[in-house]
Amino acid sequence: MGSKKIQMPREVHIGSDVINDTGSICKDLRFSGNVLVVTGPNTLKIGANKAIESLENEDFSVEVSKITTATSETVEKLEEKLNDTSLIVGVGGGKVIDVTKMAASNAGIYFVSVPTAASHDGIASPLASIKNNNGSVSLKAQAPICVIGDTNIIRNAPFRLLAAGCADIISNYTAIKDWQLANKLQNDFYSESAAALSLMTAKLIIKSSKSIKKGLEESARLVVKSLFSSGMAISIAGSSRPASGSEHKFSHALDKIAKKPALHGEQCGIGTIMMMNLHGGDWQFIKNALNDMKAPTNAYDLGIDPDDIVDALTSAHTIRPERYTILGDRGLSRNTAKKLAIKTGVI
Ligand SMILES: NC(=O)C1=CN([C@@H]2O[C@H](COP(=O)(O)OP(=O)(O)OC[C@H]3O[C@@H](n4cnc5c(N)ncnc54)[C@H](OP(=O)(O)O)[C@@H]3O)[C@@H](O)[C@H]2O)C=CC1
Ligand SMILES: O=C(CO)COP(=O)(O)O
Ligand SMILES: [Zn+2]
Repeated sequence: MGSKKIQMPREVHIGSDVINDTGSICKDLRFSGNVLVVTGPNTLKIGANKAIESLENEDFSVEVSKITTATSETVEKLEEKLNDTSLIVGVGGGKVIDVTKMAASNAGIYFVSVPTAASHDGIASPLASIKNNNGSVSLKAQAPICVIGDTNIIRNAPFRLLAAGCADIISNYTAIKDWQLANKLQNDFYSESAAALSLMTAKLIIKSSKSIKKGLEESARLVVKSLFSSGMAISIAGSSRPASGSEHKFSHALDKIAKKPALHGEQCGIGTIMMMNLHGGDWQFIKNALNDMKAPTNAYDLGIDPDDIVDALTSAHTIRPERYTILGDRGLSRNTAKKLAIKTGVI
């Protein structure tokens, strides 16, 4: 049997106002010199400015880059900005963290992940989701050297982002079913430990759903820890399979089709309801859990045209065709897709 590499962050700092320690944390990790801070238009004001101040207080020379998309072009542009850079710090949502992760990995530089919202489980994983003409690809990158999760920023983020993070974790239920199917039918690699961790995380978040509330530090902390543990399942597998199956293909298809896509986790949650039905599982349980977390459960909550939902269902199998799921190689017919969306109350 060949050897296997599992990448995990070296340090994880979770706490209120911990972003103000970014400079000293990076110094303690033995970094110095030029740092590139990658952020978004909103997250610059909400988080990055604090990280920049803290880095400058510790004598780092800081350059800032604002991004709005997670495409291969954005990654290339970031790489062009690297100039004797010793470290990249990504402060923001999933897009910011993915492009930071990818650019750092391509350039062979360490990066620090500073999530400003608990909206996705890529905060600590070594995989990056990058958009291209065919939709989205999951690329091998590197895990962050350090994660700094400021629970004060995260608890004050719009609640919708936190609920989306919970929904991204709930999607592990169908991702695991798809992975088991691919293992059974296609002999795809399957890791029992990664699958167990992924499922346990989804079960725990559902068990805690009633205690996840707007503005609470404990809620922010709980969801960040769960996203972290889902990310660890991805690390163990060396692929996003334990957290991304047919429901994620549906979300990636919707990103291509919808005029104004909703949040990643929100779309994945709704995909999970429908894919659980296809698997013959308890889709009502998934729907109730999403409801309890105040995550959307239908097209109207998402603000997405019902026709786009049906289109995304029929084209989802074309996203990452090498990743076998319940959608099979031919996908769903329009008629079946529409019936599925109606039956589960999504449209
Ligand atoms: N690599 C992996 O394993 C994974 C990757 N992903 C990827 O992550 C992305 C989804 O991440 P997500 O965070 O949902 O989406 P975005 O990164 O698009 O962030 C959504 C919005 O939230 C804003 N925001 C972030 N934090 C705050 C805050 N504290 N207060 C106010 N607004 C805030 C962002 O601002 P701003 O405009 O400043 O960016 C942005 O406008 C997708 O591209 C998905 O594919 C998802 C799961 C796993
Ligand atoms: O979103 C993910 C897990 O939640 C993983 O991303 P991909 O669907 O791009 O592999
Ligand atoms: Zn996801």
